[in-house]
Amino acid sequence: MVNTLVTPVPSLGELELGLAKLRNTLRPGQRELANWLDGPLAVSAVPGAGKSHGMAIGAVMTLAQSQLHRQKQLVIVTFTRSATANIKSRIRQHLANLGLPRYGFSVQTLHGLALNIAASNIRHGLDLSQATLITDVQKSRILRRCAQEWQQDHPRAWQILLDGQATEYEETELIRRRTALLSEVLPKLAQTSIAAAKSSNLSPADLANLAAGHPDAYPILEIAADLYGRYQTHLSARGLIDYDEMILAALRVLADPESRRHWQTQVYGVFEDEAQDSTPLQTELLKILATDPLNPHLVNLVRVGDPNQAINSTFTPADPIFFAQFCQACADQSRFFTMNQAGRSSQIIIDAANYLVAWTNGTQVAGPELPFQPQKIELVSPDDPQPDANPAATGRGLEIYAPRDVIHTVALIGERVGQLLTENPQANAAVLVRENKQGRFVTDVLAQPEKFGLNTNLAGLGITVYDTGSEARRSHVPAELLNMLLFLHRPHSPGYFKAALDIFTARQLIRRQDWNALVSQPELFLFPSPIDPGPHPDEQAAQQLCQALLQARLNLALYPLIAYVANVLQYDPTELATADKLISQLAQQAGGQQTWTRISPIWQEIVSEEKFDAVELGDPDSNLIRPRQLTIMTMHKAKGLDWDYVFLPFLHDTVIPGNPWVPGSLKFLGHANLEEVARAQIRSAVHQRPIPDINGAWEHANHLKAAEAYRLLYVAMTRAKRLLWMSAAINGPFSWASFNWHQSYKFDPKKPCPALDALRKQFPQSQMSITY
Ligand SMILES: Nc1ncnc2c1ncn2[C@@H]1O[C@H](COP(=O)(O)OP(=O)(O)OP(=O)(O)O)[C@@H](O)[C@H]1O
Repeated sequence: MVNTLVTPVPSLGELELGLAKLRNTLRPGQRELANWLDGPLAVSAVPGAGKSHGMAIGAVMTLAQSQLHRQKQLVIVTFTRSATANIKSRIRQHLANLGLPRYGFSVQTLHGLALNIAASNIRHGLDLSQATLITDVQKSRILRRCAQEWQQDHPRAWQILLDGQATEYEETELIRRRTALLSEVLPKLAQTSIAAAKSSNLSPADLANLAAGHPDAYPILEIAADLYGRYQTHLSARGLIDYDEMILAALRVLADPESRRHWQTQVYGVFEDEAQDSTPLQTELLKILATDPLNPHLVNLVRVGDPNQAINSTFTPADPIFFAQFCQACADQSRFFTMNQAGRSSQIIIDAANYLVAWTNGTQVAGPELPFQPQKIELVSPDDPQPDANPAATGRGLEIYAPRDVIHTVALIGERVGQLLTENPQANAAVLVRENKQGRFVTDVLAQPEKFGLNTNLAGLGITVYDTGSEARRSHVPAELLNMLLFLHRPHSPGYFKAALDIFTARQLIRRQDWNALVSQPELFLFPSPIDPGPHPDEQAAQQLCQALLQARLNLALYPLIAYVANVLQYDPTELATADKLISQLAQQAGGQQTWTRISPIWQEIVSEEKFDAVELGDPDSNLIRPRQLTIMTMHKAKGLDWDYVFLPFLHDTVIPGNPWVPGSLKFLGHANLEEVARAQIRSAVHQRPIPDINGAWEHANHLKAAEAYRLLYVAMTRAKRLLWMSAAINGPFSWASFNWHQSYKFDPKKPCPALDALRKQFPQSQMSITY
């Protein structure tokens, strides 16, 4: 075999010394990772215990000892792109310090890995020259189509759904109900059940069999199976694939003996971080990949995770019980380790996190199943290798506020951040929110201190406010503009019309409302005759926007029209720059032909294959934690990261645990949300439990959501090193979805998340008084 290690390596003695030094910096559970040679290994540890740190060093030890190279690699799998960047840079740094070559390993997200495997074998996997990844726009169009087809083929079941619990309704209500079912309820039912079924390796026929074995008052699972079958037919007819398909395709490739041998020979072993969030199918993929081709009983798989940080189980069939099963199997071979000590946070933050676990488990706020494993985070011992472990608290360490309203909340955050980051310019801070819209609100209010009556101007103090949601918004520019142009070219299509209205709503140009009745007859709204009744005042803004754009379409050539739409959508400067970049790319690829027929397929391809990079202000993943910066991001994305000061605003009971409310306009069979019912039923089947009926499934779904919301709060709280700032304003918007702070708004009294009340009682010294 050719030795590809061409970089000069340090002498054996130097290397041994370097490795020994590194090993000495490790805690007990981390040492097990560093000592790993082969076989399965599981480490379950509390937040901040040093899982990722230990895994990175474990990888370095393996690389140093096993002399891996490009044809024999250690594969490290993480959940998010930011975690990938983080671990990669840690490993590279250690390798550089040891004078070792920086190859022999790869760090990938699970999806990235699956795509590589799937694309490596055209016969069994994916031919990426033939198949393209489906976009959100294409997906929603296909799902709506499936819903229509189902409606035509199942008139009786359709009628029951259409009538719901209503006894009588008028023509306009009939139209509204029809549109709501065909454009929202059924497509969502399809989308959720397909994802749940596919990622558990259930085919449409499997789902149909499940449904047949479980006759219900209304055949939700049967409908889901039918929609799933139709969706698959449309996908293959169009040469499209979706994410779950990619994992299945990768598994198909690995089922082929030759391909499996090829991959297994290239892979020395697999390390997986955040293992509590993997689905059974993903785990299966990693197990096959980690198997020694010469000894099929040897699975070189190292998995680290924390069941209490499982925050993906209501989106996917991921469930911490699968990681728990792996841990048990490892424990039977004495290959399971736990780490309870963590050095990240000050004592009071750890106490608060531990209290949240005990309180949530003790109160049954999330149903009879315990949301958390009853584990406690402990402080590290005095001889711990981590410098400044369990640092001294800033301020009270845990501070809980009840601001007047949500704007006052941002004002308080601005003041505190201004003061802290001015006093400690090397420190960093984050505001973690439940949904992107809240992050955008915080960013907007902080950016316009005068308009919103704030005393602090962070930009004036030289403090950067970095909203990660703005990166996501920029990357949506091509798809968003494409949707608008599709509408302008086919305004009579209810689907395109609805998509355009949704974009206006998301960009806060119009108020959120139920558009279903309106989109079923676009011509009446867009091109009314003088005798038609005028639009409802709430609809006027939407009508004016649409008419202005349609007029522009008549007057402008394609590229100026795109620029005009970008202006109407009130893009910020980087979004506008992104739109300009898109126009240049379209112009280049279309070779001077500025017609819609020429441009539209090129544009669709750019969007579907993500062949376009938004204008970035640097590498988004390395921008998350910086001195003198306030990062604004969702709690979900913050997993695995930490900051000196963490702000958790808007902790209302409607946010955590959230309420299982279904808007009246989307209620068809009782109070339940059909997609949630289907998801809970599929989940029970996958976990080999009896499938609950509609009411039971709805109740179960709500318990699962509540449990996950509390785990999300736990993840968010444990990101803080020195100060954890929490608040629930006394007044806030009725719903964040309909809140538009650019127009007139009013606030309603809000109830805090029950856990926040409990923390206030438990830590009275952390209850902060505010002078209004
Ligand atoms: N042995 C160690 N020596 C020095 N620093 C350490 C050590 N172990 C962990 N740390 C530091 O402690 C912090 C938390 O570690 P890490 O992010 O690896 O924890 P984690 O268990 O992966 O956390 P989470 O579960 O919250 O993602 C990091 O800043 C890390 O650099």
